[in-house]
Amino acid sequence: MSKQVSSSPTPNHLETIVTNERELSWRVASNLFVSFKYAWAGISYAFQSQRNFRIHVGVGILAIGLSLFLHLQAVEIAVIGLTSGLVLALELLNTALESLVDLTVKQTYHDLAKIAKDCAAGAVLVSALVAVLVAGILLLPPMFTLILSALKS
Ligand SMILES: Nc1ncnc2c1ncn2[C@@H]1O[C@H](COP(=O)(O)OP(=O)(O)OP(=O)(O)O)[C@@H](O)[C@H]1O
Repeated sequence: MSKQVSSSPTPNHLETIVTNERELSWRVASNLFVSFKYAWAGISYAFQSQRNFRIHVGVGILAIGLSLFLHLQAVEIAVIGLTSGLVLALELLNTALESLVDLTVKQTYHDLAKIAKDCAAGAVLVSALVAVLVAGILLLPPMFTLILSALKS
């Protein structure tokens, strides 16, 4: 069975795509403020519709709150913030990809749709496990010290 292969775009063709690409968009943000508004709408949608996103937000706030309470060094708080932020960003991308897959295949089963969704979910899981590991390494020792000193006094 022969595969259909599309030819490589010529420089002229590329130029046409670059020039006209945005014409395919239903709407283009007119300025930075409007861009932020749409970005916030995406975050708000993910928060309302994705239970995992709400859990990650809660755990992230808890981890940063604990690191402030335990007086961790600035760089340690930054690392916890970065790993928590990465989980949230990947969860947003996972939500975007889920929507795109659903838009493309609707309610039909497709092996490639499964691969796309499973890999996106896997990316979130990997980042969440790393975030938990990092938070554990940085938060548990000072927490134990605090608990031990409270028990002694
Ligand atoms: N159209 C499809 N074709 C094949 N498999 C699908 C399709 N839609 C969903 N699946 C399978 O069902 C699983 C769950 O789908 P869903 O849309 O809830 O994604 P999800 O990543 O688990 O969602 P969430 O991140 O919200 O938990 C996917 O990981 C995939 O294995």
